[in-house]
Amino acid sequence: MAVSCDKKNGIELRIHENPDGLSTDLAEYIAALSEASVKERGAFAIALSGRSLISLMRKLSEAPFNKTVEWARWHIFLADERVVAKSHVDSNYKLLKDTLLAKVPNVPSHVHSINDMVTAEQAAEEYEFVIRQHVKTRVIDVCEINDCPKFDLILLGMGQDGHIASLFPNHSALDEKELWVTFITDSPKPPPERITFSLPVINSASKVAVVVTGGSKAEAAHLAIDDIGPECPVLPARMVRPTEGKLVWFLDQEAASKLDDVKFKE
Ligand SMILES: O=C(O)[C@H](O)[C@@H](O)[C@H](O)[C@H](O)COP(=O)(O)O
Repeated sequence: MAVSCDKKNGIELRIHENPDGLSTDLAEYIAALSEASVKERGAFAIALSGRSLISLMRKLSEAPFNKTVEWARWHIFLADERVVAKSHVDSNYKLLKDTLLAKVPNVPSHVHSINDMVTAEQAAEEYEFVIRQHVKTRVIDVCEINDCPKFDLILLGMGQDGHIASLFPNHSALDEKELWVTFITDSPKPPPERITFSLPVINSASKVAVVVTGGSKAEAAHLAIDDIGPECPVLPARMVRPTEGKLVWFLDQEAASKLDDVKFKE
């Protein structure tokens, strides 16, 4: 159970004593969203970012979730991916497969990795085409305001610099408004070549959850969540403000340690 549940600027904060407690709450949250989406639409369209977020999802491979979640109804996409071989240690797809997908009865054809045999630009184009196909069949819902794909849930991590997915501070990819999937070749965080959802797609999701642990992220979390005033640097994580959807932050106490007026239950 979260040590603090708060609402700030329309953002739900679920703060936990440690990553393990956060991981349990995250699994429960995702399982509940999956159940609601499957009941309502017959499918659960989820997109997730990489690295520590994926290991924090590990509880989904354990009881009861490994048996209670309707894995066959999941359609799994990557909100960003490194343009490396799918077998490469840097691949988010490989990390997701090893950490979770190999342990649950998902449908392999419902898991969408990138074409790792082409350039970053081509991989982004092809990925967007696959998403368009799934919007056509309404496996992925559509946002009526801007015709963007409306994922049931997008899960993001955040870097110490406040980047989310592969959208980095002051990078031109942040300004992409037309493409659903864009690419970068100069990522400040290695490896350099990546594809990434654009901000309009992220902000069109029904639910967005940002999952952050560790004191090194505390300052960025504060700048992304709190009311700082006009002089506040606009970090990519601060630009995640779903148009109609709900925004939830999962944090451990270390990552939440610089948030204004957050009360921790004793
Ligand atoms: O492919 C990537 O690198 C990720 O998608 C990236 O956006 C990640 O989520 C953050 O850098 C946080 O990574 P950690 O949670 O591992 O610090």
